[in-house]
Amino acid sequence: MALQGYGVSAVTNTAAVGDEWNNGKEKIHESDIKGLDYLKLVIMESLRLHPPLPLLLSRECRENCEIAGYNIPVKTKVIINLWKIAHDPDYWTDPESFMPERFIKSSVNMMGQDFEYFPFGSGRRMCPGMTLGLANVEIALVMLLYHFNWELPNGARSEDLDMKDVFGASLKRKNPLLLVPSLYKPQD
Ligand code: HEM
Repeated sequence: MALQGYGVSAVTNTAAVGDEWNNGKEKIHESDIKGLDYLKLVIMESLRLHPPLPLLLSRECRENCEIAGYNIPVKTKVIINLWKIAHDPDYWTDPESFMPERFIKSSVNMMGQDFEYFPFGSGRRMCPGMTLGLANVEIALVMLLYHFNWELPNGARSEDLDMKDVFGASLKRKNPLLLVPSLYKPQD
């Protein structure tokens, strides 16, 4: 199944890397995680830090309701800031850090039931193209990683990479990503 590994099943029986994401209960090395499982964690973490549709589709309130002490009248347009939720330190340890391992042993997945992480939205208007979208990201990444080695130009380090986003209906990089590929020839 296409969603296997996206916090749904495949990696959930693996022990956690590091302490803080698993309350220090178990500790393993990154090398213990198989390549494609790790790639899925990388995709999950990328969608957390840089959700392509950061404000989802707007909703309209069908009845008066009260949320966290605020009265929300019927017909109110509600915009959900998914980006903000996915960067919220109340829900994420060290939220600005790129840590794919945080999803190991976590019960959080992309199915729209976990309201700290729902890059494809939730409910009736949830993205119908989720599996196709994920498959496309996966296949492109796998091909690029299999056939090329990748380096930053001019000896730059990964810490120097500018990962700032520009907001809009869809999220984009503020500055283009510049990488230098070289052909990788696997031994026969
Ligand atoms: C990684 C890729 C993708 C991401 C992150 C993504 C994300 C989203 C999000 C967040 C929404 C709004 C959901 C909500 O408000 O609850 C949405 C809606 C939608 N997406 Fe995607 N999407 C992706 C790929 C695709 C693909 C490949 C298709 C079609 C082939 C697609 C078709 C749609 C459509 C038609 C809607 C509107 C659904 C509605 O209004 O009921 N998406 N998507």
